[in-house]
Amino acid sequence: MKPFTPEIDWNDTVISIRGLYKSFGANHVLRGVDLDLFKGENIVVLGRSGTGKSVLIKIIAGLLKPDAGTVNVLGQEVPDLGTVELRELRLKIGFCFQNGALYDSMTVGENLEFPLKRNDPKMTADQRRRLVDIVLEAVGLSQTINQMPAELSGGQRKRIGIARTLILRPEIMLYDEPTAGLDPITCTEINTLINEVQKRFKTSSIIITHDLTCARATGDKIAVMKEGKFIRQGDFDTVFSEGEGDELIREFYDYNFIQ
Ligand SMILES: Nc1ncnc2c1ncn2[C@@H]1O[C@H](COP(=O)(O)OP(=O)(O)OP(=O)(O)O)[C@@H](O)[C@H]1O
Repeated sequence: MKPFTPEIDWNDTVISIRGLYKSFGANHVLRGVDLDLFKGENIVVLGRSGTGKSVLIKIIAGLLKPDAGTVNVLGQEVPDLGTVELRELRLKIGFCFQNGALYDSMTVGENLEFPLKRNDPKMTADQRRRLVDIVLEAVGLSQTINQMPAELSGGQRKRIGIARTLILRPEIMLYDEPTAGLDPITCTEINTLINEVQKRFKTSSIIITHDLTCARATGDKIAVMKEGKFIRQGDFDTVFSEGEGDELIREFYDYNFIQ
């Protein structure tokens, strides 16, 4: 299990969700979600395909409106925000997509500079280069600055994807299946990197995964979603301890290892 993370501020919630409901017609996807993400904390969200994890993330980012409930992110009630406020809020949220979302026609360095050019056109080339150097060093890939994404391994692409998200210094990181499709050693490296990012950049994170090894290594808290709500939240051992494992948790555990 992940060791206790002293950096977590248990008095400061960066995301606080209460009584969240979302349906699409007769498809009742979220049915009473409650969640607190504390400053500096990593929460892992586990759940079968189609349980509503992506819908939850989209509501947090203001891309979907909930039917009922409150969604407070960094002190703001997301469903009430206008377009400009939402844009500002999204700059504080870093999305790490499964494929790294790199542009194949740009070098690693250009990929990393891209969000800086878009968000701060006044930044000088020197300033951009300094920030590129910092995030590349943070993910351990300084030597790849002039390489093309096609020349990178899957694990390296993930790292560069994380670096590209970090370069805007988000307060919240959202990782979508960070270890999907990677070999076990590379998975371990990515898990370590997620924890390093948490400490070094003082980020709070939501990590969506089906990978229980990733969940155990990176999650200060595990939240298991089933049928539109969290059926259990706690540290890994508490959630999966045999004695306390109820039928729903065992089902999920089996699902993970049988898939
Ligand atoms: N914009 C939408 N319109 C209609 N239905 C939607 C929409 N977005 C999601 N859904 C439905 O909501 C349900 C939950 O989808 P979601 O993508 O959140 O699942 P998930 O838990 O992220 O799954 P996976 O692990 O496969 O990514 C699915 O039944 C999906 O079809």
